[in-house]
Amino acid sequence: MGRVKLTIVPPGKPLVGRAVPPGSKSITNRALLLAGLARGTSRLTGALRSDDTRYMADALRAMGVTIDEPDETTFVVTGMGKLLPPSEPLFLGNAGTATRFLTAAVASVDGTVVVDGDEHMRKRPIAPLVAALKSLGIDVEAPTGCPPVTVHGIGHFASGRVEIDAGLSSQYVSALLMAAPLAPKGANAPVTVALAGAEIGARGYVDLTLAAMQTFGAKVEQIDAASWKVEPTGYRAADFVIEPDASAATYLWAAEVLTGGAIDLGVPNGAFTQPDAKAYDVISKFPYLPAEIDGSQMQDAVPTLAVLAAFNETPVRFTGIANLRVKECDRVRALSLGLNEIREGLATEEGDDLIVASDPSLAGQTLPAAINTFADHRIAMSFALAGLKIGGITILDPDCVAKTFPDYWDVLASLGVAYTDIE
Ligand SMILES: O=C(O)C1=C[C@@H](OP(=O)(O)O)[C@@H](O)[C@H](O)C1
Ligand SMILES: C=C(OP(=O)(O)O)C(=O)O
Repeated sequence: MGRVKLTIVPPGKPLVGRAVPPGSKSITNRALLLAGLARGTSRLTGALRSDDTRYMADALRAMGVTIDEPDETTFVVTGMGKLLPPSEPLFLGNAGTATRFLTAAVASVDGTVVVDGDEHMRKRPIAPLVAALKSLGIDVEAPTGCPPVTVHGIGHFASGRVEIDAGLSSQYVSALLMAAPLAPKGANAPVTVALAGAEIGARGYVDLTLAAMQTFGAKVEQIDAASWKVEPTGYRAADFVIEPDASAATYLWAAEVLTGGAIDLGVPNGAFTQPDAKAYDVISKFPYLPAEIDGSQMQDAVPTLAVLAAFNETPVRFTGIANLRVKECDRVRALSLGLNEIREGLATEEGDDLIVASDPSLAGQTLPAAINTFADHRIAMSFALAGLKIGGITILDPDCVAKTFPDYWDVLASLGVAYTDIE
């Protein structure tokens, strides 16, 4: 069981030191899946070990993949070139990547697979992905439009053209792309994956998917901005070095500018290939963040930017963030509730936009506020930033950070942050 709460003691000085973010969640879960689908042994280094990657690894183990963890950041994955039917439903917690990616991939299992998650995941939509799989002739159902999903696989993925509406989640596109090489070699091959609408969340996640697929031997051709052709090659084992997590890096970048510190992340800002690395340029403008920030291409960085905006010189409107309402929690709501808990009127929701009023005089005040994190790691990690400048900020359910950054509180402590009221 995790702790109930902790209160952050503002350090009252710049945060200075070295703090390397953990491995990328997005890349680790892609690499685990593709290595698990390949025949042979793959070595994944620099990987993230957290709740989300454990759910993915355990699900693959339940389908016959051997995964060793020789040290804190390495997975050694030995696959047989196919997944076997698991004896029980796959339980994937609230890991969106694991849930969406496996829903498509298990269509290649010869047998029935149930993909399920916790009470939060059971509210996160998966109907567009299920509809796309059905359109390929795959026998799949998700009666509530959310997990659990039951997939009756026939031993391989299906060939043909599939359209996907990715307005709610780019993970649906990634899921179809990664399953596509598992189609049978034959008449209808290759698989074409096409976007149904122009709308898609952060495109950069599809680029991460394509890069990982290529590392594991897939052949993908981009036909145009909205469609891809994937050859039925299957996957081959590969060694893969995983870069640090850019979303995790945003908390450290923000902590640096908020406290006027100097934090060495051990990786140059330009070295990230993940979408959230775009947040660096925005964060470095603090306390003169722009009046409008389009969060659509760096969605997981929005909580970080929204809390930072509270200390900005001028108000900030966040646009392009509608799908934050279907993440681990409704993040637009959680951010506005948390900011208003600190100071009434600090945030307003306008449709799906979030407007942060901004009040540089917050810094140095004591404003006791208990932040409901809704079990969402990013709400916990971003509101911790407010606690670097305001006394009395209490984070409820702080150990929900284990989803992607289990050492978060220790990393802040190593930079000089202290906590009280820990229960
Ligand atoms: O593909 C990925 O690795 C991810 C895609 C994004 O989700 P959506 O595609 O659901 O917006 C992001 O929020 C999530 O943390 C990771
Ligand atoms: C949205 C997130 O995760 P996921 O969709 O992978 O559960 C996140 O990590 O912010």
